[in-house]
Amino acid sequence: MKTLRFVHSRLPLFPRSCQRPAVACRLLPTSHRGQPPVLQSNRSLALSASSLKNWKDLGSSSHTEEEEEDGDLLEETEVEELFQQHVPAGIGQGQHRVFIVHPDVKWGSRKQYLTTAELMMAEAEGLVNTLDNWTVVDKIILSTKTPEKKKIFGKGNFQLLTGKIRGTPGVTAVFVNVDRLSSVSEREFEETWGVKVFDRYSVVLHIFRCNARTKEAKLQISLAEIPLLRSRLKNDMADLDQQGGGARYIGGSGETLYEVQQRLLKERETRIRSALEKLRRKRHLLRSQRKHREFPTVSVLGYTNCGKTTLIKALTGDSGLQPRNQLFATLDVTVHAGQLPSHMTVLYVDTIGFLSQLPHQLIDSFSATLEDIIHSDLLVHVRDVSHPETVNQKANVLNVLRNLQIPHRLLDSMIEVHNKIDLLGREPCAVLISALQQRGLDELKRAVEQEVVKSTGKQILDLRVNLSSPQLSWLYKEATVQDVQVNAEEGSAVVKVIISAAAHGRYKKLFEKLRTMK
Ligand SMILES: Nc1nc2c(ncn2[C@@H]2O[C@H](COP(=O)(O)OP(=O)(O)OP(=O)(O)O)[C@@H](O)[C@H]2O)c(=O)[nH]1
Ligand SMILES: [Mg+2]
Repeated sequence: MKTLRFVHSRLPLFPRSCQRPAVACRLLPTSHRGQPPVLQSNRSLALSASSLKNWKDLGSSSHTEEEEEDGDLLEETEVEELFQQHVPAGIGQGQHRVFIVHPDVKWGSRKQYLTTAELMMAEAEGLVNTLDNWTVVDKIILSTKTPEKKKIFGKGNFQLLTGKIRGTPGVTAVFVNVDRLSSVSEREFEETWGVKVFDRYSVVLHIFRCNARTKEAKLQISLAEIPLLRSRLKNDMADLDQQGGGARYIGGSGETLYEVQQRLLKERETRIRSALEKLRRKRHLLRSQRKHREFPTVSVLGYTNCGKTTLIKALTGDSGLQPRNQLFATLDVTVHAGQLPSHMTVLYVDTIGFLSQLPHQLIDSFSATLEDIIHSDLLVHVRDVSHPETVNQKANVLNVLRNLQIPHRLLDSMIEVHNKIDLLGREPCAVLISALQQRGLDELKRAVEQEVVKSTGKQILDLRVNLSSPQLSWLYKEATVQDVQVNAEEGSAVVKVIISAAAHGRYKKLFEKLRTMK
């Protein structure tokens, strides 16, 4: 499984290939330009307010500072403008009938050792099905030895794939399940297959876009979309070049159309970054006030859909929380007050879920959100232990945490929670021991015994035996006698035995009059 690399968002976000100067392009898609901005309810404020409300409920002091601060810092309309302008073309429009291709790398550095192609395909299907009006029409796992090449597959497999896609009626898009396609590959595929082509990055971003409610999430998504816009710009430029219109200068400005578009994108990026920086400052303020009020903060994190929101709802009774069976249902960091058994109040922080194989740009864009994790007093790592990929998901989460440079004290004290045990049909068993120091071994032996008894279909019974009969010696021979409590006056004993169902049947037949005591 590929490690998610976390880079601080101030570092360069884009791969070098996207930064090469080029010549010209048509204007960027502006499907929403000119429309009045959609004013959605400001859940960012509402959420801050919900946490503030909790503080108020707890008798804390006024919260006007945050509200004023927020109002001064960033207008809703400014965020909406950034969010609604320049949506990457193609993906956001209506419904899609998707053909999924998973390139299965057989060996080399890109081979996935921790997972299987089938499970990766299942996750890709999950991503598509998360989206309203998107359906999977067909899917294929195809092996490749050359994932780095423009066409990803060898000649034979590429032809086979093209035949399949063209032969499937109604396909409107192909989802190539790699983290990021180069703009050259994207262009090649779109030309060959005649439909839109998406990679994991663009699909996940689209899910984010559909779920975003708060200013911060919208800005982070707008920032993460910039590499997509740059790729599209490159492809559009290549189209224009073919028509011979590439390198023309715009009316004496000394800039080609492409350079103008590049500059506009750069300016847009700067605006988004500075808006995010304002929100980051506000977040910092909220954090310091939390500290000031001395409510410990517990960040609840884990793979997407593992049940973080459900858990916080259960711990706090906050009916405002809405868990959904959807990947990336939570995109906004929210804070919810809960009480511990000693009546101590803690603030649970609901966080955005993790996913394997996300390009680092996406994580970068959400770095401000993830900063909350670093500043908490305790981490709770929720795992969906009913998921077939639960072990890989854990490895993935731990990788991200490592790269986030979380303080050791937080990683050491992190509580791992196994969720969805109701779907397992059994209780999960975890025993803490030190084999070297011989700690916890009695508990381990008890757990082993309990499970062995269960798995071999044996029972632990208390049987009353008559000491003048051969019952006791029979039990010593046919079962495991654990304990014998003798009643000398009655000439009897209560014998604790581990006995198989068959042996118990024979015992009852032989010594009919015996009473079984449990
Ligand atoms: N059977 C079962 N389902 C659960 C449990 N906990 C959560 N779920 C379900 O799992 C789905 C995802 O739950 P959420 O709480 O939204 O998960 P999340 O980790 O917050 O997900 P994201 O915000 O999308 O990353 C929902 O359909 C929940 O009802 C559980 O203990 N058992
Ligand atoms: Mg959630």
